[in-house]
Amino acid sequence: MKTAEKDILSVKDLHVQVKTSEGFLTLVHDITFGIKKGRILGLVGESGCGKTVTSMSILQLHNKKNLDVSGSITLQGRELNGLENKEMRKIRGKEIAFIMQNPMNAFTPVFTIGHQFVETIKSHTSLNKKQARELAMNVMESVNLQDPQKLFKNYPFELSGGMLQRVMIAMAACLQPSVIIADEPTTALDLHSQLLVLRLLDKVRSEYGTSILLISHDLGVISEMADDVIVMNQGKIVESANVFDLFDHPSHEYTKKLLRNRTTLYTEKKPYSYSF
Ligand SMILES: Nc1ncnc2c1ncn2[C@@H]1O[C@H](COP(=O)(O)OP(=O)(O)OP(=O)(O)O)[C@@H](O)[C@H]1O
Repeated sequence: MKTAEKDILSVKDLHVQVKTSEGFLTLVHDITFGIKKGRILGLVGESGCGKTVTSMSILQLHNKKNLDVSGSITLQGRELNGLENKEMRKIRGKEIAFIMQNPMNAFTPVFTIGHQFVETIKSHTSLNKKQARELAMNVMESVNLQDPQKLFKNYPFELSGGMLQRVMIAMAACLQPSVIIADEPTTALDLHSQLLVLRLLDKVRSEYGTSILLISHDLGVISEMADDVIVMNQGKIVESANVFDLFDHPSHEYTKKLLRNRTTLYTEKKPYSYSF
């Protein structure tokens, strides 16, 4: 008998509250979802619905002074909620990578891309400098980043936002994380760079079997990339479905409204397709 495949990342009954002078205010509640190996789960919803609060809670990067996170967040069966900072630091980057909206924030301006690749790899593995450099080159080649030798010598300010985002994803891929959380990874980019970044994320997923939580307010990105989708509104999941069902037969009124209001995805002739 075939056993059901387990979720790599599982979130159960996630509840996040902020302390205010008048008591606790709930930011997200009853969030439950799972991602299987090599799948992309799209998390979609309008600004302020709780997407970033959810991802920061998974990464345990929420402000612990004023936010209370309850519920269970497991990565390959290991509970992350409440784990000590020291332990979480080992997991972030190595086992869960985080790709943010503005890649410039992820780089130190005074060091070359090569230096930052090598240091990131060395800090999470026992590889020496030469081996780390070799790994970085191999990964950059395998994900089709052109001219890695030249990229290695560049400083972050010498690269476009789109190229930096692709370098960031390649750097994350070097450590073969089981999960990548990509929070609006293409929002700040022009259309051409968006396509290259999305193609790269897809390549990393297929090459390494990485599971991806893709957070976006852009339904075009979600429809092209995700296998499954959860829709959030006012801190709650209102709909959760396979991507085809969600787009063809949305069941919740809020999802229908989002689909009706999407503006950026359609050319005059036909829906925009990213065609990988
Ligand atoms: N540390 C905090 N203290 C108080 N309120 C917060 C805190 N962090 C987030 N919020 C509130 O929680 C709600 C959800 O915010 P969140 O940043 O998760 O939304 P989002 O869906 O990611 O929006 P966007 O797409 O604009 O980034 C918002 O109303 C926000 O103001």
